[in-house]
Amino acid sequence: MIETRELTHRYGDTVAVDDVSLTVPDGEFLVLVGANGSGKTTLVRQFNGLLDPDEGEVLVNGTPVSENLVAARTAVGMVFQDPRDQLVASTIGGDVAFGPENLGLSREEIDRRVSEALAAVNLDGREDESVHELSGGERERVAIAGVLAMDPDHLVLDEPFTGLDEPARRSVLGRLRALHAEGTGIVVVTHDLRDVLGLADRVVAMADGRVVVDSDPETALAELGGLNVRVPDTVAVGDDGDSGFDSQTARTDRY
Ligand SMILES: Nc1ncnc2c1ncn2[C@@H]1O[C@H](COP(=O)(O)OP(=O)(O)OP(=O)(O)O)[C@@H](O)[C@H]1O
Repeated sequence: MIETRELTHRYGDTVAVDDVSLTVPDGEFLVLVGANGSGKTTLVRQFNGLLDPDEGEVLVNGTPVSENLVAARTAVGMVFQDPRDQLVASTIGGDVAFGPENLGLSREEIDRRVSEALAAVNLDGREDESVHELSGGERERVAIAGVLAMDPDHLVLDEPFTGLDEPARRSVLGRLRALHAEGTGIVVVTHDLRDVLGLADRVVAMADGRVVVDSDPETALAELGGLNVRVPDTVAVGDDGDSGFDSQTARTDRY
């Protein structure tokens, strides 16, 4: 479980996250949306201590992140917007092994975790391939595998679909669906609800550093429509494809 308590983070005079208290239970698929600059990335980076709060605190599984950074980083795995920034070794297997190696696990345990993580993203048997020759979607999946090899309780992905073509997007979505079904908590930061709405247990929207919507996907859609945030032109909700939005008031497909 991730808990933020009255969390505030500033960059100089800019209050990027403003008094946010949020609880993310184990196993939940949470989608975090909001306008550009609303504070989404700043919020999730504090989930595992990549950024420190100016006020308030974050607890992971009941322990303050400030007291046990390793536990927080192990429990909350983060995949960034451009996974190229995240690949650290030259081969797929080496890259996925990097995290477990830093945990000081046995070679046997590391190899087991690497195999399982690569199987989870459909890259099994490709350990020896160079990461430099991979497509964007494959790199994304290697980055996800690298985080999965840490056996996290929560997988946090910041704009995971940016730059992916349709097959790669489908592939990553399929992996997220399977991981969620197996019990991994998923947090997706995205500007495009169409990608993930059908998978979400909960939608949280931010504006000006604050949480302004926090509800189930269907209710959230109605509430988002009343806010001055940009919404998708078309949003598939459930099976009937009815978003409840008037596409004339839904101005662009970017939040
Ligand atoms: N490193 C930084 N230095 C100064 N200001 C920053 C920095 N990072 C973010 N900000 C500012 O903090 C606010 C929140 O930014 P943040 O990136 O968290 O929002 P976001 O919702 O993730 O935006 P986007 O959808 O554009 O990625 C914005 O006003 C942004 O300009």
